[in-house]
Amino acid sequence: VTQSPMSIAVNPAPYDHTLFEERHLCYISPLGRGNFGCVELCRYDPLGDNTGELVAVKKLQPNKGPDLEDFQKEVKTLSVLHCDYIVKYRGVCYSMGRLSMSLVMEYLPYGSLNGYVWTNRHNITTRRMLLFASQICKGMEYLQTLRYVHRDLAARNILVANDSLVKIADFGLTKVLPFDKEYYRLSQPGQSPLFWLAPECLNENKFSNKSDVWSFGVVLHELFTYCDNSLNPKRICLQEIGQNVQGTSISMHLANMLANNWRLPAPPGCPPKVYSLMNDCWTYDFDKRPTFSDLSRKVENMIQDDR
Ligand SMILES: N#CCCn1cc(-c2nc(Nc3ccc(C4CCNCC4)cc3)nc3c2CCN3)cn1
Repeated sequence: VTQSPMSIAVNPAPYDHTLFEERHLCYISPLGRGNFGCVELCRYDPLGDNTGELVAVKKLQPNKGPDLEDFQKEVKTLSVLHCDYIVKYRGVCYSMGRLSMSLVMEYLPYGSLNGYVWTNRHNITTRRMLLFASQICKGMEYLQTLRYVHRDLAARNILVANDSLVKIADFGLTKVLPFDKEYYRLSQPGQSPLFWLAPECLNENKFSNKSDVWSFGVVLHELFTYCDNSLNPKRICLQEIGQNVQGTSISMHLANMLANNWRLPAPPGCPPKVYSLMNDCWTYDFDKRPTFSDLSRKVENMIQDDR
């Protein structure tokens, strides 16, 4: 007996949960600016009854900064990262008939770490800061197992999920290491903010897990200054360079200072062991810097000792 066509079960196409329809993405408010896009709070509300979930949507600034191709790399990067200490990818939203796209991510209610620490500076303990630091180390440890270099580790790019959980975000500058080298050489100076960069980045555009460790040291500095803007790395470095900077560029001045062993000063009230950990991260020779697993262990030991 031949089967009638109707009796052959046809599986419906699997529903793609990572595809967000623009018509159901309801704008609520601005959240911040990433490397080359602005981030907005939206509610994805297909039922149209305000029961949909809140999401953070990063829109590509049309013809501003790097193009759609670079943004697609950022989307691709985030979509393969699965770690408790890295902001979660939700999907993409195409508009203008695929000519433009947005990156849809989990919404973290407490915002960026620098704003959070400054706002709560009167009741954040050293212990809690060290907890945040250890979570950033674990996120970075995970990232480097996939041979990614973040290249923009800074307190403004760490987001706060709740009072005891932070996540790494903004993978706009992230690069994957070549299979045969432990560093990534940029063809020309990139957009990474100078004052978080290791000497080999300033001098040779060489980025590696070890230059991310240097930046982590600067994040520790930001944390222990309670992200006080008057003490931020840029302001301290520019004060040291001196206002009337002529001729040699700021990055050359900074590179010379670091070569002469100048470093960011200890934040007021910073525990000596924490400042010594920052200086470990700021070892001039990148081969002698600790790894993120070393740092994870050292910070966790400090948390134990801090009881
Ligand atoms: N990284 C990076 C740089 C780009 N950037 C990313 C986000 C972002 N913000 C949030 N959440 C968020 C942000 C701000 C607030 C408040 C803070 C007080 N003042 C008013 C606003 C609240 C909650 N959740 C996110 C993201 C990306 C993924 N999930 C924002 N800027």
